[in-house]
Order: sequence, then structure tokens, then C-alpha cells
Amino acid sequence: MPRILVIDDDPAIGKLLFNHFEEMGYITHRVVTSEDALNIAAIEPYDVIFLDVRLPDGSGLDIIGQLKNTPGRPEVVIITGYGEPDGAELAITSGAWDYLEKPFKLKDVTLLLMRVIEHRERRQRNVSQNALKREGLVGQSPQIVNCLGQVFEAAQVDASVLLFGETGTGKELFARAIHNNSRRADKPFLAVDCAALPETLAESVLFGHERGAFTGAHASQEGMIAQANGGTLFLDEIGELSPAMQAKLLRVLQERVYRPVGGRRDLASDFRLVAATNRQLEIMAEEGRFRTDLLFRLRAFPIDLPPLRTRKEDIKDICDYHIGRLCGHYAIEAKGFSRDFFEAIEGYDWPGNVRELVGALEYAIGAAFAEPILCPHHLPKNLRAKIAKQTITHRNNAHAEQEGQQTQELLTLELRLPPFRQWRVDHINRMEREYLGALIAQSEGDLRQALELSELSRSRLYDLLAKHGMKLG
Ligand SMILES: Nc1ncnc2c1ncn2[C@@H]1O[C@H](COP(=O)(O)OP(=O)(O)OP(=O)(O)O)[C@@H](O)[C@H]1O
Repeated sequence: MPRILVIDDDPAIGKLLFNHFEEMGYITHRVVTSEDALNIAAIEPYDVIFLDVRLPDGSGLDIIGQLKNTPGRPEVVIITGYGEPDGAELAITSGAWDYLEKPFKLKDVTLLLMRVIEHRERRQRNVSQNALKREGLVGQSPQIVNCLGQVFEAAQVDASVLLFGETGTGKELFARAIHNNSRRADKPFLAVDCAALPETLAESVLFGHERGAFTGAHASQEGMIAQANGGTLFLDEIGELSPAMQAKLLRVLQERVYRPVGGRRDLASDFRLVAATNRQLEIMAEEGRFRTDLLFRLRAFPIDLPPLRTRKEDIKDICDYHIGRLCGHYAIEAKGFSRDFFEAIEGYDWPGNVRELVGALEYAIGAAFAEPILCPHHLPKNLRAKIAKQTITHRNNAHAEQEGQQTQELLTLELRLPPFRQWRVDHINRMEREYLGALIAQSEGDLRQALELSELSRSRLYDLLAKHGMKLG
């Protein structure tokens, strides 16, 4: 059942749309400010968001990108005032699906909504009905399904693709999936990491060279662009290319011809480009560090890959898949994992994304080699320390928020405040107890680990445990 969010502070329009969508049988919510919209969309996955440009706390256009990145990866439809062409243009360039100009007819709203829903259902079908070869890309979150839908669409055409994502989000895996689902699948897929290309070699690696082109060029050699003929060239970290290489790449994309180093004539290559970056190329272009014309070419088909911390529901599938794969690789019996192992993994934010998670799983499999079940103590020690720190920070933040509310209540309800000294001692005691509880759990009662994690001296730790009647083991 599609879920719709209406963001409009005009009661006439907001209520009209809300009632209309409810009557159509859709789950519909309505808010009036940008702040409320971002808060609710961070929790509720929406399919379509109707967003007014003028909101009490700012312009709706400023939050299109943030809304599109919320868990439901919704399509955003902008509601503009009559005769505001700039708003409409900006809405589309900011990634909105379409715009509605006030006053509008409900019949047009329905038509537009049907089109969005049909598009989303088609995308979902392409991914789920095996129309797409997933090539080891695991996950069922709306974010990943949306990206896979885009992979399917990108695979039908030859336009350049720009994959944007933090390190370890699967950019190379997605690039391979685009290739393997395209008509080029039986032709070569070549991957080049631009960050690892020394500037002096970059031109020859990509475009090839003729014999004698430079000292040491004893024979002519084909470059990656020639080798990718008929297939796909994947340029990872494209933001690292020098200005000179950017110019040469632009030429081959525009004219489909290139010239090897030391060559006398142009050669042709029919390759499809998939580029990837974890840098903000738009900002680099504004600062003159990346060519705008090249950026336009690359962005023909942009796909944003979500970080793992925003789609934690995929962690279980990723663990199952990679543990099975790794156990198969090492020819050992498939391992399971304990509940607290999974809780530890699920609670962590994974700044290195899936790559970091896969590395931790491989370590755990090694540490538990003869044991059938993975437990928290099989995880790398530095990771367990980070997980412990993050768990406590999150809990403290939640408590701080709760305490703030309690203090507020005390003040607003005009209850009698306890003396400051007592208030302070109570809070310190509670925090100490919580910390010690988490420390015992994370160190599994091991004194050496508890000292290492807490950075307390042995005598201080024993004093604190005694004060609260707690024990390590
Ligand atoms: N959705 C996914 N399902 C299963 N495995 C994944 C997924 N995404 C990434 N991985 C795994 O994570 C690891 C890193 O993936 P990949 O190299 O494609 O990331 P990347 O974004 O290109 O990284 P970098 O930015 O460091 O180059 C690989 O082992 C890959 O198999």
C-alpha cells in the first residue's frame, strides 16, 4: 500500500490533498513545516511526498535532496504558486519528480500520482521478478531496491553512469551489475582506480602508447579504453583525475575517438563508461577543480548509493550472504551467529560500510574457526571497543534527552526541585552504574579487556565496582 506525505501549511490545500489521498485508500500523513517533514520521513518510509515551496520555516526546495534520501527513497512532487517558473525549474533540477502549479485540478493530481506509483511498482518488479541479475548485491531495504531499479534502467541504455557513495558502499559491485545486465555483458568489464594511477602513467594506461613514445616504451601497447571496446570501462575515484586527463576523457566521450600517446591518428572505441566517486564533484566543479562539461556528461545517469547505517535492515542478509560465501571459500562448515553477535553488529554505524562489515565477518570466522557459532568475542578487538564506545554514547545521548525533558517537566510543572548536590550525585551514580554494566557486557568479564576499554586503573575500577555492588565475572 503506497504511503504518502503531504507537506503544506495552507490548510485548504493541505487538507484537500490529505482527504483526497485517504479517499483513494492510501496511507496518508500531513505536516506543515520542513522540520516536521524531515523528522517524520526519517522514521516512516514514504513512496510519494507532495511538498509546498513556501513553508513557515523555509523553502521546500531546500529539503528535496534530504527528503529523497530518507528510508523510503520517495519521489517528491513540488507544489508551486501560479506563475513561478524558477521554482518549477529548480524543483526539477533538485531531483523532484514533477511539479503541480496552484490552483490545480484533483484529476491532474490523481494522474500524476498514478504515474509515480506505476513507475515505483515497475522498478520493484524489475528487481524482484529476477529480471535483474543481482550479482551478489544483497539487501531488501527500499533504498537498495530503489538503486537496483536504477541499475536495471541504466543497463538498458549506453548513457554514462555516475555512482556516488561513501567508501565500501558497493560502487564497484554496482558497476559490475550494470555491465552484467546490459547488452555488453559478454564483452570485457575493465576497472581502473584513478586514485592509484600515477599522473605520469595515467594517459598511457587509459589511452595506450606507440612504440618509442617515451623512454622505456619498447613496444606499442593498448590502453584500457581500447581494451574496453564493446564492453564497459569502470573509472573509480574519478574526482582524482588531473585536469589534463579530464580534458582527454571528455573528448573521447564526446567524439568517441582518442589518440594513444605518441600516436599519429585517432582511434575509435565503443565503450560504456561507469564512473564512481565519494567526493562532491559539484563542489569541485564550482571550485574549478573538476570540469563542469565532463560532470554533465558523467551525470547522464546518476545513482546515489546509501551508506549502511541508513539501511540497517540489510545487515542480516549481508551477514548471511557473506558468512556463507566465506565459509564456502575456506571449505568449512557454514557458521551461524549468536543473538548478541548480531546485536553488536546491528548497533554499530559502520563508517567503512559493507567493506568494513565483510572484513569484520572474515576476522570473526577466522577467530571462531573450530566453533560453529560466531559470538561478540570473535570480532576484532578494536571494533568491539568502538562498538562499546558508540553504544554508551548513544545511550548517554538518549538519557541526556530524557533528562532534559525531565528537568523541563520539573521546571514547568513547578514541582519542588531536589537540592543540587543530591540531583548531581543521583545522576553520577546512575551513569556510573550504566557504564559499568556495559563494560562488563562488552569485556565479557575479562579484567584485561575491561581495563583496556575503560582506560581506568585497576584500583579505580575495583573501587567503582565495589561502590555499586557489581562484579566483573
Ligand atoms: N549490497 C551489497 N551486498 C553484498 N555485498 C556488498 C554490497 N555492497 C558492497 N558489498 C561488498 O562490500 C565490499 C566493498 O564493495 P565495493 O568494492 O564494490 O565498494 P566501493 O564502494 O567500490 O568501495 P571503495 O569506495 O572503497 O572503492 C565488497 O566485498 C562487496 O562484495
